[in-house]
Amino acid sequence: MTAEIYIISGFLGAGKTTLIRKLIGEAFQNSNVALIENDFGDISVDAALMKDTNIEIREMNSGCICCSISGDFVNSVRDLLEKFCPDKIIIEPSGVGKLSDIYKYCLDRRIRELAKVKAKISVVDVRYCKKYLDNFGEFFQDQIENADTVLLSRTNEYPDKIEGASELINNLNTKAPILSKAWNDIQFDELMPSSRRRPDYKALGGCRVSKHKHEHKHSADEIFDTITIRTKRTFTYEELTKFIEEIYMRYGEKILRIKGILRSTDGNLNLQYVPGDMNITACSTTGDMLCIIGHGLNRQDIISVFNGGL
Ligand SMILES: Nc1nc2c(ncn2[C@@H]2O[C@H](COP(=O)(O)OP(=O)(O)OP(=O)(O)O)[C@@H](O)[C@H]2O)c(=O)[nH]1
Repeated sequence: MTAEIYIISGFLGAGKTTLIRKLIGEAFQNSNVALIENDFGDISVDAALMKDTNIEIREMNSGCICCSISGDFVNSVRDLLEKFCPDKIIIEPSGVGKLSDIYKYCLDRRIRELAKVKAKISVVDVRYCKKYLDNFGEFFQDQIENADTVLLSRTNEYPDKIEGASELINNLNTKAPILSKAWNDIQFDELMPSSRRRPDYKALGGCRVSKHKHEHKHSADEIFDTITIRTKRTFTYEELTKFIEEIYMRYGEKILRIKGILRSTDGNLNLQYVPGDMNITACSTTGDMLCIIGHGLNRQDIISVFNGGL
């Protein structure tokens, strides 16, 4: 049986993992699901956090699928298909991955023999659509142009941003439905490509190939910095908050994403930061990892704030 591949794309912190959890817990509840996590950095915080779902997970770190590890990616998917025989494979590319590239690798014969891309979904945070398009267009634009469906996040909190974001997205992709309603109200079928709305879709065997450039102008690691910290120290909530506040003071919105699992005296803490939002919650996964992604970051400075400032 041919396995279905679902690519869940979107910029850093847009809500990809949140959507994947929803799919695993709801629509895919009775399926044999495997997940490929590709974090941009040396560690996969997402893969560690997703272990509580008990599905088969493969991590692909140290770069993004589309830049440095494409061969590994094809081998890894093939291996997963042969050994685990999943009904569904969910791929979460790094937030700075290009959807067109990941899709292209999924068309490799070794994958195509056993699996077919069913949907390419891009999640877009309504708050930052314009900003990320202006500043990181090469990556962000590709994720929108190549999506079958665009799912907006944070629409409940920022309803006034929906119209502007939808207009920008529609300028880039006139075919993908743009979903802006609360995620709890979205039916699985709405996320799937609609052949009726895509005349070119069927003609290409169910998959729309982007006609534009596949060559890289820039690789993600030329544009984005990633800093990985491993530590077995224990922290308090206040210490982690202080760290975030301090590096925000120094780097502002040059910090695009922080995520990690760290030990505290009461258990483990899951730290999630996207510009404008910080969440520190208790979690069951034991961790000792923190990943900071941005641009124009000074690695030594950030590490010294982390070590010295706490
Ligand atoms: N309030 C709110 N928070 C959200 C929403 N979507 C995601 N989040 C939170 O934003 C943070 C990042 O969400 P993720 O789902 O991890 O985002 P991601 O796209 O997987 O992030 P990366 O893998 O780092 O690129 C988490 O703390 C989520 O709980 C939303 O619609 N509303």
